Amino acid sequence: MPTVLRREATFWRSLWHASPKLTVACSLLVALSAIAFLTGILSTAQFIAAVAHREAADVWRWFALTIVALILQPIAVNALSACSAAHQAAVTADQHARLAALANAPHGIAHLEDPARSGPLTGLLDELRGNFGLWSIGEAWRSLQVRSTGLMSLAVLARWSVLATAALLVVQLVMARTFGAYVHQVQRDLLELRETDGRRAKYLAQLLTRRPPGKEVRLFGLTEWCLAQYQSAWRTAQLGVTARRNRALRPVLASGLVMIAVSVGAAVWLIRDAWVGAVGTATLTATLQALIGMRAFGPLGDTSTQAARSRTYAERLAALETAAPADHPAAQPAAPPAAHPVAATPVAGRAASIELSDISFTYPSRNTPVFQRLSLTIPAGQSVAIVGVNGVGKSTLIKLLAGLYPPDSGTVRVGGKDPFTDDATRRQVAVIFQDFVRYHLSLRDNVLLPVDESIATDNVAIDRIASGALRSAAAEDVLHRVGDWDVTLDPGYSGGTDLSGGQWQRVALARAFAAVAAGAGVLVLDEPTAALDVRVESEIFERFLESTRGVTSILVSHRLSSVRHAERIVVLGPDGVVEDGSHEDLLAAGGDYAQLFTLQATRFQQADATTEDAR
Ligand SMILES: Nc1ncnc2c1ncn2[C@@H]1O[C@H](COP(=O)(O)OP(=O)(O)OP(=O)(O)O)[C@@H](O)[C@H]1O
Repeated sequence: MPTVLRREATFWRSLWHASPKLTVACSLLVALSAIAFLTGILSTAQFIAAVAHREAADVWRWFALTIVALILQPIAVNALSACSAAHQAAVTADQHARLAALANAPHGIAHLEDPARSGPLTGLLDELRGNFGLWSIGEAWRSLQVRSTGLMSLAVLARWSVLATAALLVVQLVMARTFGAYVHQVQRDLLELRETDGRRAKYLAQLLTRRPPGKEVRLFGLTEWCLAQYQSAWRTAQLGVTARRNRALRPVLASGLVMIAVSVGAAVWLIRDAWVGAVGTATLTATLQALIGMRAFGPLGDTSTQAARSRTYAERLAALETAAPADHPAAQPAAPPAAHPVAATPVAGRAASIELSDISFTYPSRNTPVFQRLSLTIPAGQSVAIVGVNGVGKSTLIKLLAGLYPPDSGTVRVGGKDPFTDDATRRQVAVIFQDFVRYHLSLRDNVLLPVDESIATDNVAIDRIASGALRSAAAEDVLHRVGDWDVTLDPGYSGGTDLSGGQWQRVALARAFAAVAAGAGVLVLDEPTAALDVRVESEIFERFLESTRGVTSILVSHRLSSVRHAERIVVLGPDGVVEDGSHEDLLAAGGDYAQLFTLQATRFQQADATTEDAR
């Protein structure tokens, strides 16, 4: 199938997919507008002819029909604009859902590290969030409506001269084709810009305008640097764009000139026919109107641009879906949206066992494996700490057991099931990573996001979970400081506020504890106390056993004073597990752990002694 037709088919499929009813309704309104337009041309012509020939009965008949057509056409056009606005909303929602399905693969996050996928996804999402998501479908319908009046004009012209009509049709089609190719080129450039160099430029612009990076940019005096980088990225992004556009514009100009010449020729020919009496008044009037109506095939300014844009977008989105792996949700029939992450009924004591057998893993962007044939078994309910030097793979291990990446080989099992392929199993693992998310939502949402809505509607249960979670995270004072559960944790919002680093960390911890209270069977805390002072840290660990009773807990930390609370300590080295046992066992063994622990303890003792001396 030729590319243009394939693009059209994809576009119409996407409209239908969003709302069959609105697609039919808009099509009927386009047809109604076209019929009203045709009726208007023909009845006006007959009306003028009747007036010229003084045929009183016909004058009134054609006059009435002309009035009906004149009223009907704007009604159809306005109804189409209302209907297409509803269709626009449906298509935008549908495209958002399709993009979300592409981005939110249930099977991990590896695809988001694949530039071939993350670039187009970012570009399309940007496009959808811009004016495109507000206007393009409405404009596509508007363009179709205008073109349909062009078709009616063609039909009227054909009654006068098939030859002139064929000539006009050919030049109009050539014009539409060349203009379409030009707009398509512009749109493709725009989309590609959003996906590649333009994306980098946008990031640099955001460094200047967003609050969190804004702090460093100002403190390090990076404004000039960011601007220069932004300009250079933008210039790189624009390379070739102008040349490509100029190339695509030349045929448009040439076909435009030919079209003007053919139209003028047809008009002269028509007048000659009228002069020699070959056509009557009615035909002359109708044909002249039709000749003017042929401009409907020409460029329609922003309407044409948006119409072409909607096709480019639909084509790109469909191509991404086609390229999605077979087990990806975008390649599957749409499933009902998942509810909140954890189970409907809060259940304590769902501890799940963990088994990593012979796993090897390499990040998609790297060649060197992080793990080779690593095995580790954690019985249900055990409390384990994982330690090891920077970059040895502690967080990676957590990502594997949380099902965010599949291992290259070997198996990961949580409660006997694979968290990478089994959604329910993945939701059993409550993880707070070092780079936890600071949701710019209310304190309540920040804590209760992992809790199922069926619990969230029960106020008693929700209060119990929220307060318990804050207590476990030693974060009661955060609520006190913020003043209300519903305050937005972003000072950019009215009544909003910000938290300190340690307060944010405790809110994130409370979120993990809330997930456990709501039924998660595994709790994983990756450097949970890095931002906390010693007093709060010890408070959390005093409550830790109580908070994690009935779940399997994994703690990743460099602070060995925290780690010693765990029943079992696993030391990771470059070749896998190098030590495994209780704090006392490992101290007695005198290996890496014992050395590190002694070093940290000595530092603390020295620091204490210095403080004493200073007093
Ligand atoms: N998304 C990624 N893509 C490529 N490499 C990565 C990615 N994330 C981490 N790495 C690399 O994988 C290795 C293990 O990283 P990981 O974050 O698991 O280490 P870690 O033991 O948790 O370190 P730390 O103690 O510093 O937190 C490191 O060499 C790191 O640079």
